[in-house]
Amino acid sequence: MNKKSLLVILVLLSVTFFSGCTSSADNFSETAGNFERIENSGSEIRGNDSDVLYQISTIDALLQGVYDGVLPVAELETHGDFGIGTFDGLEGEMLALDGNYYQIKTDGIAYPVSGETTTPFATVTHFEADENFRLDEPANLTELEASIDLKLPSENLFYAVRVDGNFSSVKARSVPRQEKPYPKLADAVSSQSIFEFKNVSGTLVGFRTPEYVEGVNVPGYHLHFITADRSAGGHVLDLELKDGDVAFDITREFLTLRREVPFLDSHQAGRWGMKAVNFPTIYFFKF
Ligand SMILES: CC(=O)[C@@H](C)O
Repeated sequence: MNKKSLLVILVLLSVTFFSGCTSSADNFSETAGNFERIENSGSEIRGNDSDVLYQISTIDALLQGVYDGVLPVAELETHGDFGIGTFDGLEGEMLALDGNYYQIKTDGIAYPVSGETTTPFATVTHFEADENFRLDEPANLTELEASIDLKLPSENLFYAVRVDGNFSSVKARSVPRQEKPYPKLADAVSSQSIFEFKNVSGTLVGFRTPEYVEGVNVPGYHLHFITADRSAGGHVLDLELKDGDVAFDITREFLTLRREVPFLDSHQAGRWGMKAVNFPTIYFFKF
């Protein structure tokens, strides 16, 4: 075979090889399905805004005692009519339902929240039920969560969960405002107030987040409660459901809003070696 025909064959082989690579690369983007890594989500949100779970800060920051409010409720409520969290200084439990935001303080009373009140940690969304179902059998908290799990399409998604029901009992808590230097959450709850609601109707509001977000949010269920007359409630510790209506909203996009979260004051920052940090706008992949 002469050199010229060998060169022609090599060129043909290389063209075939590289075109094969290109098509496989194209295939990858196609086969990746909905996996779409967003380099920089910025402020615009792709897709349906109501399917986004917005979060301020992280649960680990809260556990470490990062309680200074960084976002006013007036801005937070533009991102959701449903959700949970807390307020500046860890003062009380936040519950947002049907567009109304409440602060449940250590007296157990659900107070309306003014827009300039700030939050150090909150998770909200515009709730649109993707599935509704009825529970007519009594269930404790573990059994209720297991019943909901059975209905979920995947353990890897984020869900907003709402349960309107009648309860034999609900055990809930609220934590008082903390003073600087802030204690860790595990220590702060030693001053919590616990409420025992008996034979009460009301609504559970919260989220189920995947195991893999441990540190960012609470893996599994995190629920708050408010009575049907919207007068009282708290962070759910335990419950006995008589019967109720469950709804969950699959939030296919998860976004932590960029905020400089001042990690404590210089004294505590020095003690724990933490500095003011920017939480990135983490835009998890779309499902
Ligand atoms: C954010 C929460 O639910 C804690 C403070 O009870």
